[in-house]
Amino acid sequence: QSVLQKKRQCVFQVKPQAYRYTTAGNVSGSVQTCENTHCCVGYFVMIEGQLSVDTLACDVVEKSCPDATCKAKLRLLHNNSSTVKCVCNTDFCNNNITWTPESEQPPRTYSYSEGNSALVVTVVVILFIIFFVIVAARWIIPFRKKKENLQSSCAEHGVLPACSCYTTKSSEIDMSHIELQQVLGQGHFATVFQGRYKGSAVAVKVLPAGWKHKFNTEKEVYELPLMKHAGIVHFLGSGRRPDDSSWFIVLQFAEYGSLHSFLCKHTISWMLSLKMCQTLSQGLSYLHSDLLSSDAHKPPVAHRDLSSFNVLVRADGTCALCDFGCSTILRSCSGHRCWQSDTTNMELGTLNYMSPEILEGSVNLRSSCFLMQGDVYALSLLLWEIWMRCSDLSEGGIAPQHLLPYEVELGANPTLERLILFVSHMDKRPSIPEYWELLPQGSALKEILTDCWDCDPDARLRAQCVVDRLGSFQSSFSQ
Ligand SMILES: Nc1ncnc2c1ncn2[C@@H]1O[C@H](COP(=O)(O)OP(=O)(O)OP(=O)(O)O)[C@@H](O)[C@H]1O
Repeated sequence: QSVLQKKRQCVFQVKPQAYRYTTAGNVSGSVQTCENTHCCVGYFVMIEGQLSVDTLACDVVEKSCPDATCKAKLRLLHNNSSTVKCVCNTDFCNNNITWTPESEQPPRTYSYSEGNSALVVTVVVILFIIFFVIVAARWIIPFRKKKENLQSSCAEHGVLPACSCYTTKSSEIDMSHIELQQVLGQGHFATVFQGRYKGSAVAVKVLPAGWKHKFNTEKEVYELPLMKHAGIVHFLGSGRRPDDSSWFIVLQFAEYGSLHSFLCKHTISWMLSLKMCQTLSQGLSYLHSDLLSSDAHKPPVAHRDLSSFNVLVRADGTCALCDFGCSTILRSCSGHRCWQSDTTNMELGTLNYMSPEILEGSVNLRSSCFLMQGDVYALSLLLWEIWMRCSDLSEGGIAPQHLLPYEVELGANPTLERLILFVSHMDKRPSIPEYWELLPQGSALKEILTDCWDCDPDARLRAQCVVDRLGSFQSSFSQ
């Protein structure tokens, strides 16, 4: 019993902003005595093949940590760097990690003092790069300005030269060319009608005259160059109704409507669930991507309101993202506009899908990384929703009725306070069926979910990494 009562001690080394870990136990120098857990955790970053310490601490809440030593796993992050994480259950075990970079290589052991020297080297390299950029900005950009007018307008806004100012031409549609039929959906801001345009079925999203900024935000995202992608609903054009001055956006019609209404009505097979999850993740990965072709630039976009109401399902079972009214265009040519005009959007988004750090308001919502990591958290809840309606993943082949994430635990409309307590302070997530342990794909599905809804935003997968993992399921677990 005395062993059980003894509190775990872990090596403590965190960055100032990693406030979450400072609250995990009493700190004395480089030792932390854990309050709520018997697990030590270590995060390391991989820079040019070398591991460097990011965080060493007690874990924030009690989780599973069956290993006595810190056996690390590699995860890819948003900025194409990688992080290595390990958890373990003996005193100071996060001091030394065991990590096998590639399966054929013998395990290597790093001590955190080794990591410190790598950190010093990294800091020196970064300082050198900053120095070089300052010199370049002073001497090279003014010289280029005289020669290239187009690029100079980007440089004036402090945007990297890779940014292009080209946008696609606005596609104005005359309302008299559209035949409106029945109402498809009613969101917080808009009424969406089914209609006909040029002989095809379309969806027409109508926003009242007063919602011009919402209309503009959404239209700007749809009109970005290179935005045509199967994972994003196809935009046909927009306009203003002459009679009541309301704004409208014309979109490809998605036969099954929102993912939410689809999952309420249908259970699905494993292969269909995989198709839906893959197309959904591909759409998000594309939205987050920064693409540059010879004459066009698509900057990354954070959706910021991903939910099963804002994903559409087509007749062939593919998913497409819609509703970009809360989105943020990151690093565009007119980048200052994207960041500053956006404060009205800060409080929006469907509560159930908000990541712990966004619920708590503890992150800078102007940081592109945090916004995309918030999207990945919401993606994990969507994958969970889809898999919960998959009969092949349900005991006895009978999937439970469709519920929103946290609906079982907190009811249909949880308050912000209850969500913060449950998701952030208690670090709880939607429950994963025990039955999955008996399925060949069960542990891989669980791993994707836990890697995307990690309480540490930096530890979450990139959307492209989710696409890659799901792609590998196609061959490994096809039925
Ligand atoms: N292209 C489409 N095809 C079929 N149904 C659609 C389409 N676009 C929207 N809908 C339906 O209309 C609903 C509302 O659309 P949307 O989310 O764009 O409106 P909103 O007012 O911005 O909603 P929110 O309350 O999420 O902000 C969707 O959940 C869906 O049911």
